[in-house]
Amino acid sequence: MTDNTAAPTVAPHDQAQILAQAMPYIRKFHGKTLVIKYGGNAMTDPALQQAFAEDVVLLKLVGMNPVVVHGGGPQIETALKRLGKKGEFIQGMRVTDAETMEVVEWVLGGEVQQDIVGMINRAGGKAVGLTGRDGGLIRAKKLRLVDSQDPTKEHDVGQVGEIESIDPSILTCLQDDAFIPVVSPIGFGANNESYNINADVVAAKLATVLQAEKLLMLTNIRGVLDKQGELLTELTPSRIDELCADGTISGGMIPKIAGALDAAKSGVNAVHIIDGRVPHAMLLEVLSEQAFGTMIRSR
Ligand SMILES: Nc1ncnc2c1ncn2[C@@H]1O[C@H](COP(=O)(O)OP(=O)(O)O)[C@@H](O)[C@H]1O
Ligand SMILES: CC(=O)N[C@@H](CCC(=O)OP(=O)(O)O)C(=O)O
Repeated sequence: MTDNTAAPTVAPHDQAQILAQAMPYIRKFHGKTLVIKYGGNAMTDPALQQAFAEDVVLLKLVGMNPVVVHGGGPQIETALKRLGKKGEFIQGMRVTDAETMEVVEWVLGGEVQQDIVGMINRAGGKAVGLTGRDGGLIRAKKLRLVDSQDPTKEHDVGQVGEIESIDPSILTCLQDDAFIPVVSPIGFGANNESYNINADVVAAKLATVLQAEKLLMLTNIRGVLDKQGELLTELTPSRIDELCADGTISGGMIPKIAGALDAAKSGVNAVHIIDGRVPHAMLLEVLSEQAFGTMIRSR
């Protein structure tokens, strides 16, 4: 008969110490909300996906309230390609015509979300997938995207949404009943129209409204890098302004850093951009003193 029990990779004494070291963090964050942004680029490897799902379940089991907000940029891109379309981005926002909006809703609200829900459930959690429509969660309007260099100029990015308001009651109900909400970044407007919202923006706003203890943004890079490619472990608002102005921060990092900064300034205690390619990075970030990626400071 084969023994399915995985052999420990560390000595029992070291293992016991590691577990004991997690206790103060479990106590500190018990009952606290953690908003986790799971970026489309971080969810491409099945082994990493499984490690992510296990981390979410473990955090829930030790008494924290994880809320997952997922992206899916690369997955939308693949679906568009099949239709012969190529995505266009302005300042990190996908230009969203009516056909693209249909694809976004289909990919985010369908395939991507169901994969994450399935993984968490297989890992022993009770995940529930929601879009911003469910329970009236995310009310949005058309985004007016001001040019980053010339504030008198605006870009028309189609059905990209700006969040007007969030009604978190559906999330609190789910949390109270031990479910783990998995939110896709789609909002609804005054005439019931759909909006494509950048997932970083949604995660940051939810973290603020829920007054989360932490906002963790898992992406496909070590954190924010400087011009030389060195990791910046901490960023202040003035340094962020400089890095945006000189083009060091560009593309998808623009909405991420803007959302992270908004959340930090609005009372979310700890905001981190971390490398989702490192197995269990999230667990180490929450339950150990190891610092990962870039921490965003409010001042
Ligand atoms: N200064 C920077 N430091 C790190 N990444 C940056 C920077 N400027 C732009 N980026 C880009 O931002 C990307 C992360 O944003 P994005 O692709 O939207 O990820 P996600 O899907 O996780 O939201 C990185 O892979 C990198 O290409
Ligand atoms: C307006 C806008 O850009 N929306 C994003 C929504 C998905 C997302 O944010 O995915 P990632 O987190 O993987 O980048 C998009 O259409 O790609």
